[in-house]
Amino acid sequence: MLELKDFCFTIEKDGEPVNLVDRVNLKVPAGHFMAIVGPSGCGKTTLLNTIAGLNHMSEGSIYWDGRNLEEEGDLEPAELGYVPQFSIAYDELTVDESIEAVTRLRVKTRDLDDLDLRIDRVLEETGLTEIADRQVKVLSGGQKRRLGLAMELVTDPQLLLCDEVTSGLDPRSERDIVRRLHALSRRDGRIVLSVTHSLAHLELYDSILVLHEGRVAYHGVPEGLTHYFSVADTEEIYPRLAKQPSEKWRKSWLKHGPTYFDKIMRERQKLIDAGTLALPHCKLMQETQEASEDIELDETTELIENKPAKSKRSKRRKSKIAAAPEESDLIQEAPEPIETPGFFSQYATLLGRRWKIFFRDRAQVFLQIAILLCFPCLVALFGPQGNEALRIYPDTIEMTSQDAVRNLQAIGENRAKVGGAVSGIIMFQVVLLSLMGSNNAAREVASERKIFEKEKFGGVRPLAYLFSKITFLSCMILVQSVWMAIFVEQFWPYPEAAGSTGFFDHLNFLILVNAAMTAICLGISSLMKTSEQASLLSIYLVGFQLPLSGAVLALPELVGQITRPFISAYWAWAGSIESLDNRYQAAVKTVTETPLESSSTICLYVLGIQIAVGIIASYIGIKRHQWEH
Ligand SMILES: Nc1ncnc2c1ncn2[C@@H]1O[C@H](COP(=O)(O)OP(=O)(O)OP(=O)(O)O)[C@@H](O)[C@H]1O
Repeated sequence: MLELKDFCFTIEKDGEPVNLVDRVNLKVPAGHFMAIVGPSGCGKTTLLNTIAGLNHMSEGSIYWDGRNLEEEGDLEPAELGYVPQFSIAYDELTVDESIEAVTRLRVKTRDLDDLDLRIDRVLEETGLTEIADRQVKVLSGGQKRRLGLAMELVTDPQLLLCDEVTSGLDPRSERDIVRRLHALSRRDGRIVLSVTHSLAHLELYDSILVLHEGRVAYHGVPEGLTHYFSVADTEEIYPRLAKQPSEKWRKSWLKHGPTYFDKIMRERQKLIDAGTLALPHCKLMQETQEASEDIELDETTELIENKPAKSKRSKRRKSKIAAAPEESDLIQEAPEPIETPGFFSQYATLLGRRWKIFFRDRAQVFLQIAILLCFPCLVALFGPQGNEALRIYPDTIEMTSQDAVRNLQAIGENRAKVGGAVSGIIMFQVVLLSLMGSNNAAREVASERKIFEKEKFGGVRPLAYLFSKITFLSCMILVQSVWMAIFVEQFWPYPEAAGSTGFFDHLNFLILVNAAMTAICLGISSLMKTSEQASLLSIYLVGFQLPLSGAVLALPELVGQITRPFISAYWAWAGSIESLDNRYQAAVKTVTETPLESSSTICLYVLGIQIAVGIIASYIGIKRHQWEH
């Protein structure tokens, strides 16, 4: 039984508290299918979200099977299914793969057979078996809704909440979904609450809850609706509601509610008697216990006297079962409790799914390959300029002779040219890798935020999600940076001192700048509400790298000091220059007025800190509740 007592959800509006859900009192027995209807904006979704725990209840209490959820802890993720209005599947996956991924993320299965059985069962329950191999992107609206439903059924939730799962569907698909929801409420004592705009097929529900401005105006059997509102047709209910204030409707309902609830329970008993509603053992016992809370034990207890009774409570439950043998035929075994898989299992599933989605998205693969091949080519074009030999001063220079002055001038020009080319090539590599980093991560979380919020709600650990992203992006970073360094090396051998590790130090900085930009953009992607915002901010960030690095034009000293800590490109550029042969370093310093960091270790640390900041920001953003309906 789900029970709400004086249940409220309040927000602050212009400094005043406003109850979007106002003192809702409601009892929904096990094995029940209830519609939540009401005019647009009356608080249907808000009520559903507050029951689900997505909105924090402001006042009142919520009980599940007699357990006060505020005091004794929320429902486990597996006990609750929430089917939102939006699609929670990835377009690139098939129906079967989508269900498999969500099962692996939410259910600790015994073995592969157990996994397959579970997937086959939900495919069958939602009528998706025939199209299990079809990609999500080609599904119709109704099929997508059924897939959303299937993805919630993998845990066998005892409470299934559906938010407008029939909106926008043609009448046939709508009826099909309502029928399926109805059938689902007949299994394992599951409660199904469905928010709907449609007043069609109301006869398929066990009860209808009519909300008006967040308040209950009616909760009873469908047949009682028109009578209660004194209208000829259900279509007239909303205009009728508008005729008096919602508080009046609420008060009037407080008077009539108990009678209508009795009717709900009588109808339910008929279903049980007719054998169309089966309840699991534990549910039946729970309800029996609730119903007989105030009744003293009677002589029927003797019927079970020979069995060891653990408590007075359990004696009562058993007595009821023993006294009603005709019901026991309908009793089902309680489903096994579902355990959420561990961190590594979720991580592996998320990572495997990410790679699958990546390779299925041809446009994305094409773009990545094009970037991977073209960007190093662009840098290589400047190789010949950087390859020009650095002239050295002759041992003896006669400063007084005209030739010597000319020689000195030519050497100076050569140093400026080579220094400029070397500095430019390094900065070009750094900026292009920054751009790749931003392209890697800017949309990574923001574009799938809704799906992730849903999965997080279903028990997926934010840390497992973050690590799967870090692993995926690390592979991209390594491939891009190593390929950039090796490819460019063929056209412009890195001018390192003989016997030094200059090239590898440079490679390190290329990897780090890509990683820093990827991590920061991943942070942006996790913190922003939309992928458009995240992309825009990431592009600005990359756009500012070159001008603010000081590689082209020196910044005013104060501006440089303030901005430098945030400019990854500066640290990778300065660090790479530090790993050049001394003569090339000196040549670069002749063309740049920007003070270069003289310790490559500090450059490494700063980039490391930027990566850490990006990852922490990502974790905060990923963990933060960003559910929007
Ligand atoms: N977190 C919130 N903060 C402020 N206002 C909110 C919040 N959640 C909902 N609302 C407002 O509460 C009202 C009820 O919204 P809700 O989405 O629950 O209505 P609904 O009955 O589901 O509407 P519809 O049928 O149009 O989907 C709306 O005016 C909405 O803007």
